[in-house]
This record gives sequence, structure tokens and C-alpha cells, in this order.
Amino acid sequence: MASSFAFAVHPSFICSSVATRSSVSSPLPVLSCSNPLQGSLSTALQCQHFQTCSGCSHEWDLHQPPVLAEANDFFRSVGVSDFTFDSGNLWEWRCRAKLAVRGSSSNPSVGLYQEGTHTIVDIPYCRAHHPSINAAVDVLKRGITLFDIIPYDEDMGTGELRYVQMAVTTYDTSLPAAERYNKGKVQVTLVWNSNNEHSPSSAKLNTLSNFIWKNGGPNSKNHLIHSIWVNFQTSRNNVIFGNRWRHLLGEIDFWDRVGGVDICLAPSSFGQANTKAFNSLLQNLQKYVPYGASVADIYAGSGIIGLSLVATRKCRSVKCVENNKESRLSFEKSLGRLPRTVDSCISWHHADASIEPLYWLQGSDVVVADPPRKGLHPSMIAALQKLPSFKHQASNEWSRSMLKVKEERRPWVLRAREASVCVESKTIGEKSQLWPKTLLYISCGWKSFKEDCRMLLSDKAWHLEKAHAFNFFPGTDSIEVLAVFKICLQAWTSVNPWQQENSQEEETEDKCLAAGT
Ligand SMILES: C[S@@+](CC[C@H](N)C(=O)[O-])C[C@H]1O[C@@H](n2cnc3c(N)ncnc32)[C@H](O)[C@@H]1O
Repeated sequence: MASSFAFAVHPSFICSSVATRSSVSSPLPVLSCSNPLQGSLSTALQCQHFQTCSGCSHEWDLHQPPVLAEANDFFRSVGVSDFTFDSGNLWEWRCRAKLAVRGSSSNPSVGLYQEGTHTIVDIPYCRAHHPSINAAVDVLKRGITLFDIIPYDEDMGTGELRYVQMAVTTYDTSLPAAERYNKGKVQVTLVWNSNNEHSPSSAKLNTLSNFIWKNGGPNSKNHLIHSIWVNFQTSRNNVIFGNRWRHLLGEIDFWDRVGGVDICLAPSSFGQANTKAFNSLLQNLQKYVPYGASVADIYAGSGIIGLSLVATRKCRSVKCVENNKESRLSFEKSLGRLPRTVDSCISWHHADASIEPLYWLQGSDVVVADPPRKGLHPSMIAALQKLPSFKHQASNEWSRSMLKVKEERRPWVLRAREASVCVESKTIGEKSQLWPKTLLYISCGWKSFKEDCRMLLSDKAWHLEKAHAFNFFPGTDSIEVLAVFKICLQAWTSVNPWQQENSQEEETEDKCLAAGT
């Protein structure tokens, strides 16, 4: 139960907050706002699972997570006084959830761990979930009970169903635009405790998926399931997915639309959980990329950011670097839906960006880096710190010597350099002597971001020009940051007094000096 407060709900809040399409509409929990230190009910979580479920840590003021005050101070201290925050949707924002399945077939729990335990809390009325996720979980649980599907037992390693991933597409052009989000459809992935589709429990897997399809697919009275997949995983560790994925029912391709482009996401690829907030971030990010820029999209996943920039900023080239090979197919499919008018060099590399980071940075004037929560790899930071000294070294020969291309013999490094997917431009030639002037750092880990930011600013290599944050995870004390760094040239020019290339760079240099970075 949520809290010990007594309750009074403002009627307008009830209207705006009740799940719109779920057959599992939540009895709202009892809260009151008698404590003047608490925020308004209109921005409160009001979830009955709060405190038992580990998903949300904050119940009040969802529009301003506590870390925001610290972020504001931090950005001020590094010279950014106009830091902005976009608070977005406070409920029903989660379009992608991985939920553990535990308990028994007669009483299954589908949810998250209770804080600090290995107990799974059933969260049928989760306020963060898109309503279609809660509705799909409800169908799943009925199927588990009806067909005696055994939930996974972590201690014994037994059972059939371990996890379920639910991903919502909010892109159905047959619906009016205003209805698309609420009527989103779910790609369900069942994580099954067997080696493959030939195992003895496969009959039960098929029965369960047919039940879900019958009760949530296109011929049901509440069409909420887009497709059903299975992932086979027998490992005893706590890695959620195994390597074997199979499509079972519905459409294979899962399309959504963000950042002005159609994107296809396989269940095995990384996908942002908060589709609307991600879209806002992309629209903001686009403004910092000059038309015709060459972009390196590092930690690219299925290349959504890079493709969005190709389409909206008419980039000369975009190079995506990602170490999960599963994302390649999604990238290829999304690439196929770019407008025909796009004329750019576009490539996607299956590579570890921390190995030879300079190789990936070369040839671009804008770097987008969207690393996992732990932040940039030390080797990537070191490479970014070196960039000011490369700025005017335009010769390819010099670049090659810096990158030690001639000496490189390691087959896996040479393999990674070859693009897994590549589209040449019809008109644009290569311009590999470029080095980045702008770094757009997207971060979901505030702690690691601060450290990386300090490192980048510490030796005057970069200057922080702008910072924005987005409420990607309302109910938690996390923010997604978009930080705009510009290269500083004075460190380099003090030893190499070459002429500045253009006035924009002079301006950036002045700002670096003014900010004392
Ligand atoms: C926060 S996600 C961002 C994905 C993508 N930019 C998006 O928004 O969809 C981070 C990505 O970095 C990838 N990654 C992690 N370590 C990497 C490495 N050493 N080299 C390249 N990619 C890496 C992960 O597989 C994941 O797709």
C-alpha cells in the first residue's frame, strides 16, 4: 500500500489519471496532501504499489525529481545558467518493460523486485506503465493460470516462464493522431526456460501464445497485442535474455515513429522506455546539428538518433557505432524507410567504441554519444580530450599516423572498421580529415555524467554550452541529460598558432576563456 496518508483526490486529477484502455483500471490509492511540505496531488504518483515495488522511489512532485536542484547548481557551476527541464507525461509513460514472472500458476506474480529482496511484486495497476502493458499482463496471467504454466523458480532453476518483455508501439496510421498513443499495441516477448523450440515444454509455450493472441490479437474485442516472440534462456545467472529469439505470432516488424523518422525495433535491440520524452529530446537535439553536418553516432543502438539526423538535418554523412549485433537488422529496416530524397553516406558498424575511439570520431564534425548508465568509456573520454590538438591537422597522412592505421593488424579491429551496413551518397564524397567540433552527450546516469563532464572540461578541451534535461523516468530520482559541448581551441593554439578557420570557432574559444574552462 502506498502510504500512511489519508486521502482526498481532486476530481480533475482522477479524470486525467485513470488508465484509458485497460481492463484493469486501478482503484486509486488513498493519499492526502495535508503535509504542506508535500507537493500537489496533481503531480503525485498515486500508485498503490508504491513502496512495495522498486520501480518508483518518489511519490510526490513527479514533475521535478529531487536531482533537478542539484543538476541546476551543477550546470551553473560550469557556466550554464539557462539549463532547462522538460517534465513531460507523469504517468503511463513507460512503453517498454521487462517484468519477472514468479509465484505459481494459480497465483502468478508479474512485476519487479521488492527493494533489496528477491521477492517479485505483482504490479497490475502500475501508474508508470502504458495502459496496454497492464492490459497485456492481465491476459498473460489468465493464460498462465488456465494452462498451468509454471513460473520460474530462481533457486531451483526450474519452471517455464522466466520474464516477459512488453514493448508498445504508438504508431498506427489507421488511427487519428490523437488516439495513437493511448491505443498503442504491445510486442510481447516470453522468456522461456528451455534451449529451443524443440524442447518438451514447447507445446505449452504455443498454447500460451495462442491464448494471448486470441484474447488480445486483432480478432479479439480489445486488440492490444501487436506480436508475440519468444526468447530461450536456460542460464542460471540473472541475465534476462538468451541468444535465441523466435517470432511466433503477429507482425514481425515493430514500427514506431520518433525524431521525424519511422524506426523498426527488434525485441532484442535496445529501445528507449519513454517514447514521448525521447521524441522531445530528439527534437531538441536536432537544433544543435548544422545542416549538412557529418555525424558520428556512438553507442548508437539501432541508429535511431543518426537516422533522425540524416532525415531532418540533411547530413552529409552519419556513422553509427554499436556493439550489440542484434541491432543491425533494425537499423537496416529503418534505413529502408528513409525518404528517397535523402542523399548521405550512412553506415552502421558492429564495433566496440571503446577500442580505437579516435577511429570512430575521425571524419565527423558532430559526435552524438549516448552511452549506457555507467557513462563514457575512459578511452572515449581520453580520445575526446585529445581532439583540440587535431583540429587543424587536415592531412589524411597525418590522421593515419595518429590512428596508426598502417600498423593495425588485429583482425577483429579491422573487421569492426568495415561497415556492417553502408549506403554511399550519390553526390557527396568522403571528407575524412574532419574532427568533431560539437559533442552532444546524452546521459541517463547523472552520477557518471557529472564525472565525465568534469573530465571533459578539466583540461580545457571542451566547453559546455547548453544543457537540457528530460523527465524520462517520472517517479524516480533520475533525469536524462542532453549536454552540448563545443571544442575549445585555445589549448591547441597556444602551441600551434594557426589561423582560426571561421568566426564560429573564434566565438567558441572566447566562451571557453570567459567560462574559465
Ligand atoms: C543508452 S543505449 C542508447 C542507444 C541508442 N542511442 C538509442 O537511443 O536507441 C546505449 C547503447 O550503447 C551500446 N553499447 C554499450 N557499450 C558499447 C560499446 N563498448 N561500444 C558500442 N556500443 C556500446 C548498448 O548496446 C546500447 O545499445
